Amino acid sequence: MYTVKEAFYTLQGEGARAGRASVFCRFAGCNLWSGREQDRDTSVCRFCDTDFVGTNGQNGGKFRTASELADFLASLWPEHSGIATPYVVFTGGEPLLQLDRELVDAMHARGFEIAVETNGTVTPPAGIDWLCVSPKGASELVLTGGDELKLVYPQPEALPERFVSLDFAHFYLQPLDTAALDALPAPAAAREHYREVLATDTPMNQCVSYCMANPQWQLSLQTHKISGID
Ligand SMILES: C[S@@+](CC[C@H](N)C(=O)[O-])C[C@H]1O[C@@H](n2cnc3c(N)ncnc32)[C@H](O)[C@@H]1O
Ligand SMILES: Nc1nc2[nH]cc(C(=O)O)c2c(=O)[nH]1
Ligand code: SF4
Ligand SMILES: [Mg+2]
Repeated sequence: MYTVKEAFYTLQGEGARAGRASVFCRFAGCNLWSGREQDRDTSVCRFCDTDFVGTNGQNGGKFRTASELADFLASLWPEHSGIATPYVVFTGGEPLLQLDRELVDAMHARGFEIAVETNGTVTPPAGIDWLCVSPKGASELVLTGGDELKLVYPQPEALPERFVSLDFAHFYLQPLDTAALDALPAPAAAREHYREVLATDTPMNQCVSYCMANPQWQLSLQTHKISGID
């Protein structure tokens, strides 16, 4: 059984594959935050920009089998798409709490390349084609290699230096979007948590400065927010 918050066709907004047409499958649930606002303050991951609770999003629901979910996701890819390889991005919530070998095989059998957006704390099944790891706060990474490491910046307990020697092909800094934190009512300890690292400059300016001073890192913008596509 797979619990899906939402599934939709869009463009990948972030990282090295930004701009690529993609079917997004957002699984419900995460191991670093319950998704309840009253738990933000005490969670390992406090800045999440996503509602991943329940199944009430677009095309959300419970899917009994891998082939049932794979059939549905494949149906979201446009029919006359020429030679482009179909692409699915599993995200969440934390997708590796649910993505298993059966679903990987079922998507491959339908001709899809498979990408995953993960917080890096859960071991993935074999066969993933593009692995994006985005470390969170003080959490311990079990995934120390992959295609891209995409660090939300700045985070007080997750400095870039901690990750720069890991086995990734690309290293990205993505500006911390504080909208979810800004919306919290006072006193908002979750917002207070970032006070010091946000005191000097905006996340965008801090990312730009860091990438210019440390050219191993590149800037990742959340282009779906800029375009308003989703
Ligand atoms: C919602 S998460 C879901 C996947 C997985 N749980 C993870 O954290 O990577 C998807 C992507 O959004 C990023 N993200 C979440 N909240 C953000 C924020 N407030 N600002 C910038 N990026 C954010 C995450 O770091 C991750 O790369
Ligand atoms: N367009 C778009 N691109 C994305 N890349 C990563 C996302 C995510 O929430 O995992 C995301 C998302 O939510 N929308
Ligand atoms: S780990 Fe990912 S899904 Fe979970 S709370 Fe953090 S950003 Fe959101
Ligand atoms: Mg998102």
